[in-house]
Amino acid sequence: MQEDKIIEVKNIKKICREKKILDIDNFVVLKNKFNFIVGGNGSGKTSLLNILSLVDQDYKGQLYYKGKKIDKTAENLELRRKFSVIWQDPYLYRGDVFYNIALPLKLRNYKSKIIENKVKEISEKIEIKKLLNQSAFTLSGGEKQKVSIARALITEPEILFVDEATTNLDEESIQFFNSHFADLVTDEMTVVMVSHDRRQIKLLADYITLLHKGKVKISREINEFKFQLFGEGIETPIAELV
Ligand SMILES: Nc1ncnc2c1ncn2[C@@H]1O[C@H](COP(=O)(O)OP(=O)(O)OP(=O)(O)O)[C@@H](O)[C@H]1O
Repeated sequence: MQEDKIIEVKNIKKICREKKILDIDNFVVLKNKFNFIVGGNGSGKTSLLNILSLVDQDYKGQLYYKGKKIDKTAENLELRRKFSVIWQDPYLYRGDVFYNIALPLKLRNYKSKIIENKVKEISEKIEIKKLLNQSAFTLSGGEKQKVSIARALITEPEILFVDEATTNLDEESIQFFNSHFADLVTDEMTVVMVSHDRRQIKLLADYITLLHKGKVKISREINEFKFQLFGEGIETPIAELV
């Protein structure tokens, strides 16, 4: 399994205001899999995701991408462009929905015709085509999250990071996400997802890492987890922490 890892972290320590919020000896992200990071509130999930996605480069320890050590002092723009992040609270820019979805391709200097076709294609898949000319600031929470998902996917990222994307959504939007998300992700993509939603984990997860107080408690494939997570033994410590 180890040769399938796309990201590996070693001896990561993250300290904020004298409080150690991450202390991880080893953690891997498996290539072309749905990697879930689970754990209770404050266990360090978002902090770890920020490090993996290069949003946070201020930590002790080493991060490897395809076996190559990442230089924390560098901008790493080329690598960042292979990554996309979907946040819990979607951040949209002033302008219409088309502009918001197209932006990453404009920054990569794609030709307008290609941008137009790609925006059309992704907005059809995510069912937001009728919103393309609407101002992003007038959208509902669910619509905003759909736009941010479209914007994250339009670049066909090598790794897609998702931080509790459905936490603030209503039941209908959560169901849309859960039933469509796997189809939106291509076989070439690797997904790293922070989630509290057991349905999502059951539906999507290939590999799960459980964090507890900033440390990795367990890392396993979903099949080895299933009984504790979803079976009768729901009172087990693992189930309590998800
Ligand atoms: N900049 C910071 N300064 C001080 N403490 C911080 C900072 N960022 C995070 N923390 C603390 O680090 C711990 C881990 O936070 P993090 O957001 O990574 O947890 P989480 O598992 O994502 O939590 P949740 O499920 O509630 O979103 C928390 O106790 C949090 O208060």
